[in-house]
Amino acid sequence: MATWIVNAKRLNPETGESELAHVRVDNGVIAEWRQGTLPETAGAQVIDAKGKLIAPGLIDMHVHLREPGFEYKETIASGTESAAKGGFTTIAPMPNTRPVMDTPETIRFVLDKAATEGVVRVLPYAAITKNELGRDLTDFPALKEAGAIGFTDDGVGVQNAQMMKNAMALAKSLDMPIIAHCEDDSLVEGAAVSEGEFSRKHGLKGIPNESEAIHVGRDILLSEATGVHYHICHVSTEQSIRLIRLGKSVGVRVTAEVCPHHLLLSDEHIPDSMDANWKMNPPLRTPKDVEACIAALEDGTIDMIVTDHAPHSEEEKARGMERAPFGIVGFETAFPLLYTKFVRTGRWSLDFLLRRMTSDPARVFRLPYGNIDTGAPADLILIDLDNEREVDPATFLTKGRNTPFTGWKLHGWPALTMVGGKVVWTEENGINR
Ligand SMILES: NC(=O)N[C@@H](CC(=O)O)C(=O)O
Ligand SMILES: [Zn+2]
Ligand SMILES: [Zn+2]
Repeated sequence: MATWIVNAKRLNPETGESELAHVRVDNGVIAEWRQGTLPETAGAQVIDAKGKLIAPGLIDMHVHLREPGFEYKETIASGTESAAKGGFTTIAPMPNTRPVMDTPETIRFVLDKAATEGVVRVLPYAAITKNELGRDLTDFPALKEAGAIGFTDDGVGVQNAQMMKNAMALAKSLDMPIIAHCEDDSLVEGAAVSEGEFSRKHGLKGIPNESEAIHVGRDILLSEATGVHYHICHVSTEQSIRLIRLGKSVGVRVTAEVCPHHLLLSDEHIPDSMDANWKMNPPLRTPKDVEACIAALEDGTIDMIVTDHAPHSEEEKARGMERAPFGIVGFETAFPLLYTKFVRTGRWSLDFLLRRMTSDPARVFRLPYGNIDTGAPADLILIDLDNEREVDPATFLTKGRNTPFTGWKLHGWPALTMVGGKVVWTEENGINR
């Protein structure tokens, strides 16, 4: 059966204004757009989108679904439900599961689970090295064949430059990207927060900015040498950005992502209680780094926004700043946070924010999603731009409650999520399998 979504507000990127529009979805694709008077809808399912913005489903190229192995933190079912509620229709999970997604069997396991229990599209990455230990490369051709979309050891950096160079050369020969968590272990030594005023005040060891930027610089050179598409995870420092800008300016195939928390929070925001919901990797840096990240996203040095959704249990996060694991959840707050803090304040256009969460990741990773033009897969969302609501972790669909944004009053909450023509979540009725 076809579906008509009527009376939606569709953004005209040229004028920045939204126009009343109706769209017919048929066979999982966008079949037709209409403006003006209501179309004939007999025989179709009708969704009245009155007052809501219609936009492409959001794409998140960096997430943690925790399955297999850490089902107490998240499952493919709970993680994709959380994604749907946040307006994400395509997500790319990282391989730091247990076992690590380093064999074709684990990639197939994730894809099968996602097909049977997931509610959004799941495009898994495979590990660069076996068990993410940095010692032996995984079987890249077999992992590609099984359905992996790229290679990464996210959670840790690849410490050995020759290992990374070999991985890049192999990935290049398969036309696959390398996605890198940039962190030099020799400069970090078990620290939990960024090196700076906050770490000194609390007598904590600090993570210096160079620990990230050294890998960024090294890998840009290795990408230049091998020709591989090299994508940098969760950029957080001014120094990294300087190097990415330089790499792009000389034609290296380097792309990058940034998380909402690195655009909104610095170490100055961390409460003195040292609540571990403020602990993530990379850590919150200085206000100067935050401003550099924003400017880099604006000028295209950073290509896209990702959440790095990283759920952990309440028990784990209660261990305190030094002992708790790194990571915060992201799906259900990302869009409202950025819409409220950057679009409603007038710094960004709505079109710009949407592009960095839809068509830009689609372009960089060559995905057929991220737009709602006629003929495109019907991955779309309706967003309520007008009603303010408070962030309340008790309402999350993720198993994680680990967010520093509790109590923030935000606008821009998703109201409906459709994947491939199927409504998978609505504000009113929740998840629809
Ligand atoms: N970002 C985090 O703080 N944590 C991630 C790992 C990672 O993304 O490096 C996790 O797996 O929990
Ligand atoms: Zn990482
Ligand atoms: Zn991550």
